[in-house]
Amino acid sequence: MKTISVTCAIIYFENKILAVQRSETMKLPLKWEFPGGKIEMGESEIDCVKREILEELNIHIKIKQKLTSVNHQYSDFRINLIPFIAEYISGELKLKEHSAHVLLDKNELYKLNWAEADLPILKEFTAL
Ligand SMILES: Nc1nc2c([nH]c(=O)n2[C@H]2C[C@H](O)[C@@H](COP(=O)(O)OP(=O)(O)OP(=O)(O)O)O2)c(=O)[nH]1
Repeated sequence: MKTISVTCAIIYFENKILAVQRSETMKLPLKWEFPGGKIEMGESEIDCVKREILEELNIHIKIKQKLTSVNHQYSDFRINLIPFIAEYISGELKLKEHSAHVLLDKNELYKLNWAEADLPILKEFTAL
């Protein structure tokens, strides 16, 4: 089965963390995730995550730290999800694809209905 490589960013806005909700028409509808997307041919992981955040949210970020990648099997595809901790730099946040966003304290993140592949990332992140 096909494996897709996807980067995502855990973005700090001061002390809060951004989570975004997938829309009804996307794959994994209405699940919460860290924004990001698929790596393009020849693109580095960091270029990918910065590009996706600019495309999806209209903001610039600074990458601080890489966390452990997750391999997860969904029913119809396999994902290699590559997480980064980042910090908001500039731009006005505008949701281009997602249906909602929240800014939460780190210890509130677990309350959302996350995409399954994100659960090990949340576990690692909240233990930091
Ligand atoms: N960006 C992001 N994607 C995630 C996370 N967790 C998770 O399982 N995914 C999945 C959802 C998508 O299937 C895939 C990301 O691909 P994408 O958002 O660029 O594109 P997509 O597959 O939704 O594209 P489309 O075919 O629906 O247009 O990774 C996450 O935390 N962030």
